[in-house]
Amino acid sequence: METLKEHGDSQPMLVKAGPFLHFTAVTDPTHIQTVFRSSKHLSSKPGTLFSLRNLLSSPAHVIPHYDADDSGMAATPRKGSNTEQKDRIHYLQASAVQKLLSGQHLVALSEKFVSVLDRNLASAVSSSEWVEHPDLYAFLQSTVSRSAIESLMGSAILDRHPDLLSQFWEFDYSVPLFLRCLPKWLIPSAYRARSKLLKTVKSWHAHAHENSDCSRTGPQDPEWEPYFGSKLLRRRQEYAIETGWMDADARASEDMGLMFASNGNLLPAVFWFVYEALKDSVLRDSLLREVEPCMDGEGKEKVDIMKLATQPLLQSVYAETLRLRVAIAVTRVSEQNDFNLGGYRVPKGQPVVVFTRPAGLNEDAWRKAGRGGCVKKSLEEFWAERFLVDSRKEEEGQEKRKEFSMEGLAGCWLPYGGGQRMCPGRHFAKNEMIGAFALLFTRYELELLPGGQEPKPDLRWFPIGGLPPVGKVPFRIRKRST
Ligand code: HEM
Repeated sequence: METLKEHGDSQPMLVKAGPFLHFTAVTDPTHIQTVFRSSKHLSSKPGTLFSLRNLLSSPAHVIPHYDADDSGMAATPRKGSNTEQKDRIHYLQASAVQKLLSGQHLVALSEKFVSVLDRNLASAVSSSEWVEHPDLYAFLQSTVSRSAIESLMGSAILDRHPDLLSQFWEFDYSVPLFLRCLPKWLIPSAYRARSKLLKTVKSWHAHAHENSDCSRTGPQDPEWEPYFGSKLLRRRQEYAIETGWMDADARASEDMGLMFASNGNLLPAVFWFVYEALKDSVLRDSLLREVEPCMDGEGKEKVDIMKLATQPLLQSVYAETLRLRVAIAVTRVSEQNDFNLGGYRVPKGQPVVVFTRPAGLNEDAWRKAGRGGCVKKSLEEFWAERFLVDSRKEEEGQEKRKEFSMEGLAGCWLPYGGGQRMCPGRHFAKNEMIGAFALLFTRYELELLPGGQEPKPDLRWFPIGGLPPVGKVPFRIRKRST
C-alpha cells in the first residue's frame, strides 16, 4: 500500500514478487475503468484456478476442466471455442449468480434474510434488562451470519450441523494463510478446519439431495425451501451434476467458496456500519429517521427492505463503510494477446491487479471525477454524508433534499471489483447491511461499554477483502420497551 502511494497513481507499475510472479499493479482510475471495460479480452480464470487449488481444495481431477473452458462468460461462446455447452463452467456459474441474486430473487432472498435475522435476534436477546456482551463482532458473526447462511443455503445445514458457524469462522480465519500457499505441516490446524468444513458441506448436500429436487429451478418452483435454501443453491447443483465431471467433493468446494464469498466480506462490513452508529448518537438518530417510513404492517413492525435500501443516508453510510473497510486486489489476465492499457503494453499472460483501497483514498482522483464535494473531509476518515448531493428535483417551498449519488466514481469506489465479473452478491450484501442495522436499532437499544479500545481494521486481510476489527468491542443490549 505504501509503495503504491509513493509511486503515485498515474502509471501502471510492474511488480516483481519473487522470481516467477510478475504483475502489473493498476491504480489510476482511468486505467482501472479500461481494465473493467475490457472484460471481453481480460479473464479472471487464473485467479479462479488459484482459489480452487489453494483455498477451496478442489479435487485435482476437476481443475483441467475449468482450465479447458475457453468459451468465455457471455451467453454466446467465444469464437473458435469447442467447449460443450454443459462444460461452460465459467459462464454457467456467472449466469446463475447474476440471475438468481437479482430481480425478484433478490427481493425474496432479502425478505427471507430480514425475517430470519429478526427471529435470530429475538432468540439471542430475550431480555428487556441490559445484557452485557464482550465482543460485538462475535455477536454479529453468530446472529447475522446464521441468518445469511439460512436465507441462502437453507435451515437444514444449520439444524444438522450445530457447530457450522464455528467451523466456518475457523476456516475463514485461515484464509490469508491458504492464499499465501502455506503447506500443511506449517499450519496443520488450518488444514484440519478446512477438511472439517468441506465434510460438513458435502454431508449437507447429500441430505438435501435425499429430501429435495435440485432441478426445481423453474418460475413456479419455490424461491426457498429448507434443504438447499435459495434457488441459486439448487441451480448450482443442477448444472454441476449435468457436467458429469463435478463430483460431490468438487461441489462441496464450490459451495464452501460461496459461503466464504457471501460472509467473509459481509461481516466486517456489518460490524463497521453498526459500530459507527453506536459511536455517534446523532448519526444513529438520523439513520433511524430514514428507517421509520420503511416500516410496514399494522404495528409498523415489518421492514420494507427494498424501500429501506433506497434511503439516502443509509446508502451513504453503507458506501462509506465499504470504501474504508474493504481492501481487495482484483486480478485479470489477457489470455489471447498482449493488452493495451492506455498506451502501456501488458504482456499476454501477465496478471493485471487492481487494488481497491488506494483508489478509495485518492483525493486527486475523486476531484478529477467531478466529486470534489466528497473530499471536503479527508478520505482517510469516516464521513457518513460523503455520498450525499443536493437533490436535482425542486420541490416548491421545501428545503433542498439530499440524495445518494455514485456518479463519476466508477474508477474510485471499487469494493465489489468491476466489469463482467463484478461481485454478483452486491445488491444482497447492501440489503443485508442496511437491514441488519434497521432491525438491531429499531428492536433493541445498544450501547458501547466503557473500557473498550477503539478497534482498528485488521490489515492482515489486505488485500483479500473486508477488514475485520482487531480487538473486541464490549457492548450492552436490551429489547426496546415499545
Ligand atoms: C460487503 C460484502 C461483499 C463484498 C465487499 C464483495 C466483494 C467481492 C469482490 C471484490 C469480488 C470479485 C469481483 C471481481 O473480480 O471483479 C466478489 C466476487 C463474488 N462475490 Fe462478492 N462481495 C460481498 C458480498 C457477497 C455476497 C453477499 C455474495 C453472495 C450472496 C457474494 C458472492 C460473490 C460471488 C459468487 C463472487 C464470484 C463471482 C465470479 O467470480 O463470477 N458476494 N465479491
